[in-house]
Amino acid sequence: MSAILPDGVRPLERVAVLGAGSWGTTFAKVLADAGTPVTLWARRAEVAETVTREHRNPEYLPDVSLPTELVATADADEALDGAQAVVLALPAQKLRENLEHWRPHLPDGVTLVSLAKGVERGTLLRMSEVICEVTDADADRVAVVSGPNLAGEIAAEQPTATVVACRDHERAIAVQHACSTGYFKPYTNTDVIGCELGGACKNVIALACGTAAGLGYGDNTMASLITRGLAEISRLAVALGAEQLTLAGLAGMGDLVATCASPLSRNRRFGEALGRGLTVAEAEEANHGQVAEGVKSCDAISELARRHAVDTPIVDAVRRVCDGEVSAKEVGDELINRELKVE
Ligand SMILES: NC(=O)C1=CN([C@@H]2O[C@H](COP(=O)(O)OP(=O)(O)OC[C@H]3O[C@@H](n4cnc5c(N)ncnc54)[C@H](O)[C@@H]3O)[C@@H](O)[C@H]2O)C=CC1
Ligand SMILES: O=C(CO)COP(=O)(O)O
Repeated sequence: MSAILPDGVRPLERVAVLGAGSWGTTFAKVLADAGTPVTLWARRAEVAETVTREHRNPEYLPDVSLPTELVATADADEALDGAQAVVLALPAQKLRENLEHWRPHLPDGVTLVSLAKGVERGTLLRMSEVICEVTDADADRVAVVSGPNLAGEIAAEQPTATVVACRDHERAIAVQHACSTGYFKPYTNTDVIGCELGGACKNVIALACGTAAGLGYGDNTMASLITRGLAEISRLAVALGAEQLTLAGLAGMGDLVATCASPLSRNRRFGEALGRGLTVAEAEEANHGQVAEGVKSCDAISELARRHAVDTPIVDAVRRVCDGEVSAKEVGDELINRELKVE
């Protein structure tokens, strides 16, 4: 752990990371590299075994050597034992069912940290809200980590920054210190709503950017989608109680740019496949079973915007493509030909 903690903030002596996909494994590596004792829970015993014994997770991070101190288990109770923070690193739509199962084993007063970037289908809840609903935890106990954090680059120790957001700033600082390394620089914020919506919505805009690329469009189109995408993310987030400034920061603009531009982004790649004419099912197969959260969350985000009377034309267009209502080409033309609006 890096710098001295401010008065009154206690270091996290043990952290459990539940979910050993790309981001869960990478975040566990970051914690271990920061000197924080960490246990990673993997759904499959063979993945846990390979992480602990061979220090690798070949399915998700094929070229990465994991720290030797990082231990993994397929037994969630074992991972949770003595944890002062529990990091939830599952796809957004799978969080509730798993958390219901883990709830009786969560240590009292533990800080619950969400890494997922999505909005729950049906309930339209953000991940921190799902966590509070399932565990009965006060919102002050729930933190989120969100920023321009493509797992593959971080696992390769390329420098980046992120945001740890929690209504209880001291908890945010404790998590910040637990995951500060030479290559991973967390800032803190108390705007959980802005950070979560920035992370969830940028996936949908990355799908739009990928689709445009798949259709053969260039950088002007990308820049237009990113800029207009940020405008609609900000409108929605502010309508739901976020601070505008959060959306101009790492968890808003920063993550949006990284995800929309990167060939590593699963959402952007998924969009490219749609733009090339693949169906949603074919694009899913091409993504090798890895999650493209924007596909799963776009209907919930679009509905959230409708309920709050917020105009989100790009999100709505992506939703219609993902639901198979229109082709990517048709919706692209529609967006460009939309009546010009005076702002
Ligand atoms: N990969 C990345 O670069 C980043 C991902 N995130 C977010 O983190 C969350 C997790 O993403 P990744 O780790 O990348 O996903 P992933 O697709 O790489 O891995 C998902 C993990 O969840 C497990 N899983 C899948 N279905 C499950 C179920 N029904 N029950 C229990 N476990 C299940 C899988 O076995 C796997 O370990 C997503 O919301 C994503 O948007 C956030 C920042 C960066
Ligand atoms: O959230 C991410 C980067 O910050 C990861 O994006 P993808 O899920 O599109 O790969």
